[in-house]
Amino acid sequence: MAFGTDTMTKDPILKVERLSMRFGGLMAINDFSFEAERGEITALIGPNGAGKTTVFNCITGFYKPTMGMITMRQKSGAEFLLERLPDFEITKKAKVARTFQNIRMFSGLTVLENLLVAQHNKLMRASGYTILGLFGFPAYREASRESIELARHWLEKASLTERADDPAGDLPYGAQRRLEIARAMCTGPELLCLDEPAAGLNPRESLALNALLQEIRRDTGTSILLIEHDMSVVMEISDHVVVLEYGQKISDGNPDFVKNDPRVIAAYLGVEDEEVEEVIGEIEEIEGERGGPGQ
Ligand SMILES: Nc1ncnc2c1ncn2[C@@H]1O[C@H](COP(=O)(O)OP(=O)(O)OP(=O)(O)O)[C@@H](O)[C@H]1O
Repeated sequence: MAFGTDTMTKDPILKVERLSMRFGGLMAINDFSFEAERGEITALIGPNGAGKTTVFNCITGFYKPTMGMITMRQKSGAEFLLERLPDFEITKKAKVARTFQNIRMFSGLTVLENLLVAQHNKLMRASGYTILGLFGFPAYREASRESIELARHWLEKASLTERADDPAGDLPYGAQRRLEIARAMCTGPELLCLDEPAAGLNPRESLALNALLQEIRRDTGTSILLIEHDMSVVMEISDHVVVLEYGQKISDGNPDFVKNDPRVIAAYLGVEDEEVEEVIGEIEEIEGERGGPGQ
């Protein structure tokens, strides 16, 4: 199978190798490999039930894969085998943060409080894990000042400053999605995993999301891995797209390559396996008439 990625000069932050995940008799992921490049936005796409969330759940420790290796390499060079770490260490040590398909946050807490709670680990460490530490340690005062600064920074980036004191549950849907991302950024991730961040957004909210993700990549260098159904988001902001179908990789390359890949078109049209060759032939014929792919 020809894939559209260049294998030269790579600095992957995440390497997924020969990943398989079985649920009883169902092989949800079957021998799946891909890499996410440091500083890039990588999208994982595929039809419903292709296995995208299962891959995310393996990366973020919700599932232990049946087979395979998931290596996260930080900027410092430190490497973590994620399939061997409990989920809280994947966040804390490996610095992988995630959001969920169904928004999860403390809806009774204010927007600002949600961002402070996200920094709980840092604050607890600075307290020395004692009540005295909360009041006495200069380190705690310093950490809490830093936490407020960081929360303020992400409130602003996510255009939520004016809603800082409102209960998170009162925010419109698009703002809740941005809050989830801001909260994940407050944990200082090197890899940010977003599960369908554009789900349920209107076109204006979708544009605001694109801008926020591009800003995160540009200003922080954080690598982003996202699952997304909204192709306008995927094609607009991704550097690299990986396509799954029935738990297997069918395409891998830049957005232009993937969008013109006949196997991807066939998968999205819901064409049966035996018809793929026929569809590929038809697409090649059309491309030939137009003078090349994507013309
Ligand atoms: N915990 C589980 N137990 C049993 N089967 C599961 C479990 N999680 C996922 N599956 C199955 O694995 C397959 C892949 O599901 P998954 O949710 O990963 O797909 P997806 O590509 O994320 O789909 P969607 O786009 O609809 O969210 C599906 O057939 C699903 O029913």
